[in-house]
Amino acid sequence: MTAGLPPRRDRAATRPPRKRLGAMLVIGLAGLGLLVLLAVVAPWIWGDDADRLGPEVHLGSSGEHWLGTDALGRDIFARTLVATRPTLELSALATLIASTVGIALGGLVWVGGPRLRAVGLRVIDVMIAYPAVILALAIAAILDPGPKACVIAIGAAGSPTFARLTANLTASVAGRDFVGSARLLGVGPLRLMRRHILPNIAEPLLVLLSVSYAHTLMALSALSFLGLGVQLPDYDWGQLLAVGLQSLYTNPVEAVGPAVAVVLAGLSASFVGDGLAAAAERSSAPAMKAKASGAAESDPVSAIPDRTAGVPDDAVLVIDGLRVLRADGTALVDGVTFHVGAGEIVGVLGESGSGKTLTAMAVARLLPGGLHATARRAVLRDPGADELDLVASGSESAATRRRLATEIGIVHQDPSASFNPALKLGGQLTETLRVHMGVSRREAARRAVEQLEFVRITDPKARLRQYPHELSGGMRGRAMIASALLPRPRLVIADEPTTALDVVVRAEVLRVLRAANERDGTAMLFISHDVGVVGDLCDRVLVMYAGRLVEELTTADLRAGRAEHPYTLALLAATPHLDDTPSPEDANGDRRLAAIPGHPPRPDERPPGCAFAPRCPAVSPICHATPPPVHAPAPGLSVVCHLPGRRSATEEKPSEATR
Ligand SMILES: Nc1ncnc2c1ncn2[C@@H]1O[C@H](COP(=O)(O)OP(=O)(O)OP(=O)(O)O)[C@@H](O)[C@H]1O
Repeated sequence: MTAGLPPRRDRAATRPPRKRLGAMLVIGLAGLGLLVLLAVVAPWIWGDDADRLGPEVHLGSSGEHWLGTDALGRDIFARTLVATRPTLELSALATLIASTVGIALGGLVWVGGPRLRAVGLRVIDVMIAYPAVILALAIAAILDPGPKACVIAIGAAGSPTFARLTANLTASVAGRDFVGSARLLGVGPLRLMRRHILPNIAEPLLVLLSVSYAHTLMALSALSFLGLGVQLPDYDWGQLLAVGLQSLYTNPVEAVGPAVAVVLAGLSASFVGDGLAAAAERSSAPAMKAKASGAAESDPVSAIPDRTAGVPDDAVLVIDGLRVLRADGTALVDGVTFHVGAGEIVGVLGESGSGKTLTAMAVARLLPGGLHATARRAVLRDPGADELDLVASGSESAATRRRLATEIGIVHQDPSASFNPALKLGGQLTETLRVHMGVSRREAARRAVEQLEFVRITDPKARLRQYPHELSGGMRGRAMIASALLPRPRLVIADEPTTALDVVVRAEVLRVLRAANERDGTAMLFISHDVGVVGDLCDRVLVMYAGRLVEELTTADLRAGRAEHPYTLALLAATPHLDDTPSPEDANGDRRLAAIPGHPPRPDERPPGCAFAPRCPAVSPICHATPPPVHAPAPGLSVVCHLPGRRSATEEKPSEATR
């Protein structure tokens, strides 16, 4: 049994070069193939020789008996060959038990929710820490000696290794965009595991399977050797070895056959494992390229002023006092209030780490584990149905999952990570329609083709039969938008969908989003750190800093530089424009962009006053001492600042807001 694969870096340091690994894989496969062939044919060819008693007992090696005879004059070479079948069969069975139990356990820990995860991972850790052979010995000793007990014992003792690896691998896949999308689509935990996670973690599990087979074979032979496994008159290699070792000093050749067989079979399986690991590592490089609790603190939402009065009746999304909290109570998003009207595109701007993504993920109920959201009010409105509560505690009902899946569409930053690489595009695009809207497979495919045409993907019928990696980057981006739009959602959340794209593809993605907004009147929340893109696409802009909303303004005001918060002004000053005239004092003839000095504070180190104060060019003493007030002349327009509109510390504070 194995204590698991060593960490990747250590393996790389100790592993032979690639060419040798390729040769090892071939040798290992050839060895295992030969053993399987032997297991099939040996009982027919050598079965009689293996059981035939003879007068010449404990014979040494001879032309007639290559590996001598045992105490009853039976040919040990024939017995070793015949023992191949039970040995391989029992090892396969024990490996099957270990892998099935382990993978199920490791997967359940991840799909079963945070509490089960915390307990499950601890249990797996404890089981791993206990030496597997000792565990197998204990189980085998408790059960009646025999092959059945051995297989169960070794299977059970090997399962924690599979569970740990599955849990670790699932953790790395569970955060990928396509899993988040599947969760939003309401895919249940078991289906999530089977369809979206297991196909993407199969390679390392396969490697572990072959390594584990080698260890299982050794462990089974060891238990038979100790008299706990296969019982006479049946025999496997371990049994033969135990009998052979009794004559070690008088006729040592008796032990050679089974000993060599155990070692050769173990080596072959290990070679296969190492070869597969090397192949997996080689193929994982392009695949990666192609990719994607309760709070300790009391909830101060009630302390945040209510600003939803006057929000238009047709607002699709209404968020009031949204907070996203870590388990230790630190607010990563702190009291964010905004709304998105029907047919409106609202941009969310801010530096990296300002809380844009967490705000969006909280709206979609897709926060990563360990975080949770609270709000005075966070609802998706639908004139024909009840408001959908987006921060309701407790488990989601099937109806809630269906509404989340069909009423919110998500466009992620990385199109490669948004699709499951192991599934064809057609199944992924039509999943929501079929699972949640009861649309037939044929009709769902027709709508998918229509939507792909809408986003200008050529030959849409053929695309449905392709895998995501067969599409170009730009096409994947548009296919992702098509996927988000297919159920005709009321709200689309686009999380930096243009960040990784070149200008041509970016323009195409923006055009498609705008077209969808105009065609369906879909409300959109568009997250970006690019002032230019937000200015081009959006109607209104939310500016976030250090997890808080600092300004809401119209795009027209943003484009005209009529922002009032010094942070928004600083973002504008740091944004290049194509029509900028070079500054005469700049030797290179380039316009100097005003970098914002310093860094945003960490969420757990926000100052008591304004979080932007340490970097603000217009700062005054009150900014450090007192939280800034909200100036909100109308719903959808606000600035959170002591001195709105002031551009530098020496400038006079305007007598009234410019709006
Ligand atoms: N799963 C998490 N657990 C703990 N902290 C997190 C988690 N995800 C994000 N954070 C923290 O929350 C803050 C806001 O992160 P968020 O990803 O929302 O920022 P962002 O504005 O979207 O940044 P970017 O533009 O880089 O994506 C950051 O300080 C970040 O480190």
